[in-house]
Amino acid sequence: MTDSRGGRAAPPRALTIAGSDSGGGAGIQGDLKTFQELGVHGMSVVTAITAQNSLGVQRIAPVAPELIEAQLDSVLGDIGADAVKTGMLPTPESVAAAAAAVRRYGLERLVVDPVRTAKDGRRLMAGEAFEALAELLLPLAELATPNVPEAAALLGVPERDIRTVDERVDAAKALLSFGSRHVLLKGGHAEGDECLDILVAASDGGRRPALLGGPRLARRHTHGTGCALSSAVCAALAGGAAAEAACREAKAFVAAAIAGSYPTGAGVGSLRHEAWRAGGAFDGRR
Ligand SMILES: Nc1ncnc2c1ncn2[C@@H]1O[C@H](COP(=O)(O)OP(=O)(O)OP(=O)(O)O)[C@@H](O)[C@H]1O
Ligand SMILES: Cc1ncc(COP(=O)(O)O)c(N)n1
Repeated sequence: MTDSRGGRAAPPRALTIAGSDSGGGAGIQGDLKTFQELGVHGMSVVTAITAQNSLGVQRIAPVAPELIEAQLDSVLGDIGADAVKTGMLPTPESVAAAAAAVRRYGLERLVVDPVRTAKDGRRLMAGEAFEALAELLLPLAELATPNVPEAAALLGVPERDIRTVDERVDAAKALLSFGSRHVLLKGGHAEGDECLDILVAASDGGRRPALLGGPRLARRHTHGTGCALSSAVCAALAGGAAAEAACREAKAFVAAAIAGSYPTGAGVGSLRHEAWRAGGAFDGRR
């Protein structure tokens, strides 16, 4: 297809508002790889610089709120976005800047990944930033993608109370009270042979949950799975998919990337973001 100026028609536009992961597997870097693999034009607003690798997060420097606002205005004032995702928002000010831009530019298709800690347990969002996210950003979201520890923190209950499928369905429903139109409660941190994500919609009060199942893959190198999932949903939403279809496609994308994951450094290695495009044909060995 060509546009009126004779160029190729532009792909859908997807924006990530997140932290930089110097190791390349999660954060901005993982999100842009995912966007590229899923055929959307990927853009980024960097909220923090992290020094991190396969062993963990060594250092974090939040980006100044004015610089976050400037990036948002540069991108959204000119290029625009068909869908947006947020990841690491290190301070309440960065949350407020993201929420203000979502409102100002009328962005409907927003995925909020309430990233709280990295795999090594290092806190990526301060407590006040997490509270600001619940108050300012979740009410604007088409979809929130908490994992079980994040769901427990939001609901103020112990993680052990969100274990069985029934408990997880109830938790997903309860999370709708924060105002997002859908909640996808991820199952990576749950137990069992199945890796079950649970999607509920505010439109029916969460009464008809969609169960997104799949085998739990025995892989060690899973750095960045949460980032890949939320950016894959964002890419599908940018292309016009409905929320459930976007979540199903994203889950398949992440499963292939985990199946093809590979070691980097001495610790937890990386997803293979290109695995889905390549037909999921990797077996996890280099
Ligand atoms: N071992 C696994 N096998 C198959 N799918 C998995 C596995 N681990 C996670 N997933 C899937 O990956 C996606 C991300 O889930 P997860 O719960 O790991 O997110 P997260 O905790 O935010 O990620 P991270 O640990 O990177 O922060 C979900 O769709 C989940 O079902
Ligand atoms: C900048 C940034 N954002 C998000 C994550 C979470 O990813 P994971 O839990 O897989 O380490 C991360 N490690 N770094």
